[in-house]
Amino acid sequence: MKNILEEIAARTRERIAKEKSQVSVYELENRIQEISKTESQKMTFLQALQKEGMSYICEVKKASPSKGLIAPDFPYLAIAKEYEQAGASAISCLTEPFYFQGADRYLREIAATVKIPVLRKDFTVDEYMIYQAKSLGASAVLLICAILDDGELRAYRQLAKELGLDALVEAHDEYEVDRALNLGAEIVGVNNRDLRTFQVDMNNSIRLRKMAPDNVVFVSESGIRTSEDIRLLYENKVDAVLIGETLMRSPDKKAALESLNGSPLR
Ligand SMILES: O=C(O)c1ccccc1NCC(=O)[C@H](O)[C@H](O)COP(=O)(O)O
Repeated sequence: MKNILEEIAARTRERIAKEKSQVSVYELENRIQEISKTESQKMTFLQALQKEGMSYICEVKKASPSKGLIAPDFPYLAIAKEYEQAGASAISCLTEPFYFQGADRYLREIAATVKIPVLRKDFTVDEYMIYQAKSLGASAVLLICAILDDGELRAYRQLAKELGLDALVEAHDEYEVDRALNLGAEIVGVNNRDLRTFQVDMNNSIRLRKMAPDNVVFVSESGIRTSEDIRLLYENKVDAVLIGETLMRSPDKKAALESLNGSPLR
């Protein structure tokens, strides 16, 4: 039986095959040229996560397979602006439509509005999606070791670089962190959520942090809820956290981030 990640990846392959037949890479390249004429100079995703102290990647997410509908009311642009005003280092925007109720237009509008970099949070399974990410105004893409072989990881990271995008390379265990590091990933994310059981274990990122050299930006993803979680991760040299549900469920994002951080973010 397929696990949820394989299921999402398969569905994404079908979705992208359809989108490819509607908009060619050539058209995406033209869009990229158009937006690059008007693009304001943003800090890169990597630079944004290299600042002193804990960096916060705040997620704009309507739903997820583990939690179902998280935000029935979903003013995505207002949420992104609130994150930026609260001192987020970057935004993660879900564009996957079937399991997360995301949309490309959320990313396009958010990236055009905020000055901080935006990660396209999707299940990259084709080079085409990297052209799409750039054409939508993203600063970074997600590359998940569990659904890509080494050749694909290398090729996608290279293409992302050529297009001026950073890559968050996501791993779940020792073997995948090793693969990410062999690839030369500058940003490695470890998911605390076991995608077979949906159980969250913060110790996963704490344990795997030790494998990566200090100059690799290390991101802890999923299930982060309290200032104690943040303190523990920071003490264990985690550079950044990716937080979705906790912030999406908070009516006051600024207060929620302040409370997680133990002080205002800046
Ligand atoms: O969250 C899920 O249910 C999920 C299932 C299958 C693949 C990925 C999944 N989550 C994606 C994420 O990486 C999270 O949205 C992100 O790390 C934030 O997590 P959280 O703070 O727990 O919302």
